[in-house]
Amino acid sequence: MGTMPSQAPKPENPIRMSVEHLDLYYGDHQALKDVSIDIRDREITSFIGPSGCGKSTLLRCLNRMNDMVKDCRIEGKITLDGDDIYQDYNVTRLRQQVGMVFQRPNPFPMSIFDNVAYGPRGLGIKNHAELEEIVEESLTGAGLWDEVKDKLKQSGLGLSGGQQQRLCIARAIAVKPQVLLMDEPTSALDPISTVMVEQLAMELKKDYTLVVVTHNMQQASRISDSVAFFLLGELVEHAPTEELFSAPKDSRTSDYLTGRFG
Ligand SMILES: Nc1ncnc2c1ncn2[C@@H]1O[C@H](COP(=O)(O)OP(=O)(O)OP(=O)(O)O)[C@@H](O)[C@H]1O
Repeated sequence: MGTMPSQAPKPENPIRMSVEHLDLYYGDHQALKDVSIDIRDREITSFIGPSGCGKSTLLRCLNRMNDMVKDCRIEGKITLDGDDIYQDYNVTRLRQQVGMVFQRPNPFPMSIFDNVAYGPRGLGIKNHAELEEIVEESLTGAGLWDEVKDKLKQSGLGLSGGQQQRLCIARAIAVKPQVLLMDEPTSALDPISTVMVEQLAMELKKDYTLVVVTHNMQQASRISDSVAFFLLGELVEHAPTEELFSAPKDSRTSDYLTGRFG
């Protein structure tokens, strides 16, 4: 009997970002310990683990958001498409390539249109027709176009929480990033908006690489291709989602998943 093609292992997507032996200190406190992880193209990688284990810290390293934190020191290497983002890398370009969506929706106090056009304008796009096209494309990509197309001049702050979060996603994709970082993107949303953002994340991974920090195990198992479990600044285990949840290799992972701590 021949091997069933469906049993062949899925070919791995190429590596988009790679973290190599990363140590991070806030003053004397070491928040990340020798973390190495590959982030694969057009996949959703989720970071899980108890509060304070360093998930958000690592996420912020991926677009150098920790540069602004006083007394934060980093050793090790992070690459984007093979280039070290901490060596001779233009930070503005990095933030365009690696976008961020925060826990609380944070639209700018300006119109829906201007929120989405903000990034492209910053990149020098002035032509109104071109901006209109980008705004429509980004709002469509964020699953928000139909809801806002007749009120683009109204303030982004007038939208519901779930709509605001999708507006922030539209703003992030308007500059055509390669990677989207999401820090607990649904923790401030109601269940229906949560489902919408989860579905959107799964749509977005066709075009983008996503890294999502979540406290919600069900969410991690619903949307992720792979899951990384952190504990006390260490990456304990990173595996394909089904494998990590059904057959974790490390007893600390199974203890966490079965609620024995955290
Ligand atoms: N700006 C900062 N200055 C000093 N210490 C910090 C800073 N940010 C985080 N830390 C510390 O680093 C450790 C990791 O924090 P981090 O926020 O990355 O964890 P987390 O896993 O994302 O937690 P949570 O799930 O609660 O958001 C914690 O001990 C935290 O107190």
